[in-house]
Amino acid sequence: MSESRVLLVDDEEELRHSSAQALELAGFRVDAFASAEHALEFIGFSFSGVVISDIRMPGMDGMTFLQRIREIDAEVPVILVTGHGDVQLAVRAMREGAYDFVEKPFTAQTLAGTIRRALEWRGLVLENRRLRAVAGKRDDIEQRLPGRSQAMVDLRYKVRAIGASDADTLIIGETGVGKEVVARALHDLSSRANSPFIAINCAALPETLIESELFGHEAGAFPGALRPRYGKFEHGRGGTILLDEIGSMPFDLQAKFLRVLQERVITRLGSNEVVPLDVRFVATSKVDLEPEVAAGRFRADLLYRLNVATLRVPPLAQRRSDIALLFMQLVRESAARYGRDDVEISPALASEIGERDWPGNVRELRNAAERFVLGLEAEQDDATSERPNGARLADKVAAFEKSLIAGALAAHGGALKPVYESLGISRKTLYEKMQKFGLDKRLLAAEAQRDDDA
Ligand SMILES: Nc1ncnc2c1ncn2[C@@H]1O[C@H](COP(=O)(O)OP(=O)(O)OP(=O)(O)O)[C@@H](O)[C@H]1O
Repeated sequence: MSESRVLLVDDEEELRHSSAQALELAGFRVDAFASAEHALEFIGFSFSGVVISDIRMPGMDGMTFLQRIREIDAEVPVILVTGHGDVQLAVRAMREGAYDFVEKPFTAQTLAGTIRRALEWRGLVLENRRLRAVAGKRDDIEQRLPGRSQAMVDLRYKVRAIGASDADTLIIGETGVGKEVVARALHDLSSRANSPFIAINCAALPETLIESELFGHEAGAFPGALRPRYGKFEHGRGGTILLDEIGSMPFDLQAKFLRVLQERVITRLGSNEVVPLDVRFVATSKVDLEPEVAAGRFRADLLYRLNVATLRVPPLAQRRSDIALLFMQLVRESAARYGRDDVEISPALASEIGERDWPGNVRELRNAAERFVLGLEAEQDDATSERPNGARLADKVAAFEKSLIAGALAAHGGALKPVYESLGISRKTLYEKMQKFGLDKRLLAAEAQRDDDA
């Protein structure tokens, strides 16, 4: 049973048949079981489907079934079917790790939508596990640069192709997208993999020292140069030199660097000797360099020379579909680092993470993953709460939301349907909010009744 299947458990024969039929019509492959015990045999670590089970059943009930499944694999999506208005049980099910619940009577449409989301989530989980399994291979580019978006598929293809060549390469991408990760991958895929990889941050080198840092010097080349010294370029012999933030290289130095690129020789400061240099250069930039050329800050000839092989690393904003997967991977890495094996990511958190903006890209996402593993980031945290003033706004919005929902619940005597319909939210959202705000519909209805009586 490796395909995406719906495993349906219900002791009531008629309901089981009609649900199975409706779901098959909706395009799912359905296996229906009269008992949880029987269904359990089909659930394993690579089960790629979703489980739907009635909560109240003779023999093993839905809650126990849920627990058993979670003992086998805590990331199998389980959708529980609750009786009409059975809020407490539904809330408990969610708390104990159910993926979602549907309330009787439900339409096939509602159920199908929930199933589709659950299947997608399970797909992500299995994909993430598969990626981890391929880790350790030499060509682990999928692990280093994960993502199913077309942009990442293209990038990995180019990294492999350019990596195997010996071409100097320019990598463009916003801050924190993983330009250095790409540069290292290029190095590791090349015939230079066993030689040095030297990273030089052009923006961090003091202008007065930059030449001697890169090219080295002879004794007496300048005051204070007591001994001859190899520069970073020579340290990288046979390997790859990463020039981070090439756009920050002082203009005068750019001409000298162009000569190195073209002629593959260097001259140490204070020397006339020309030394051959066998290295591959990889440069990065956060911004396109054409405008820098137009502004007179970057040499056009250097750009043409560097532009031979260019890789663009897409920002997260252009590959939103990858964010949840990447976050899961980063959480796992971080959990392993901190020796935590109890960290779990809920589907709700994964989708919320995918919707947030990440201007700091993977670096920011990685920090969030660390905070999450260390318990510093609560699941329900509003994205805005990290910004100044945002927290107050979020609090106010939440308080307003709570009062609206409480008011509507009281007004409708505790009936939920008119509440979520009048508020224009889904039933599930209403339950989540009620749980979040600690709202009990019966208490609210009773309170309203008391007010009316008074
Ligand atoms: N695909 C990825 N998988 C895991 N971690 C990643 C990935 N891409 C980047 N990172 C991590 O994100 C952080 C930033 O990556 P990196 O330094 O390569 O970005 P950059 O584009 O060079 O950033 P900057 O322009 O600010 O120097 C690092 O901690 C890196 O390990």
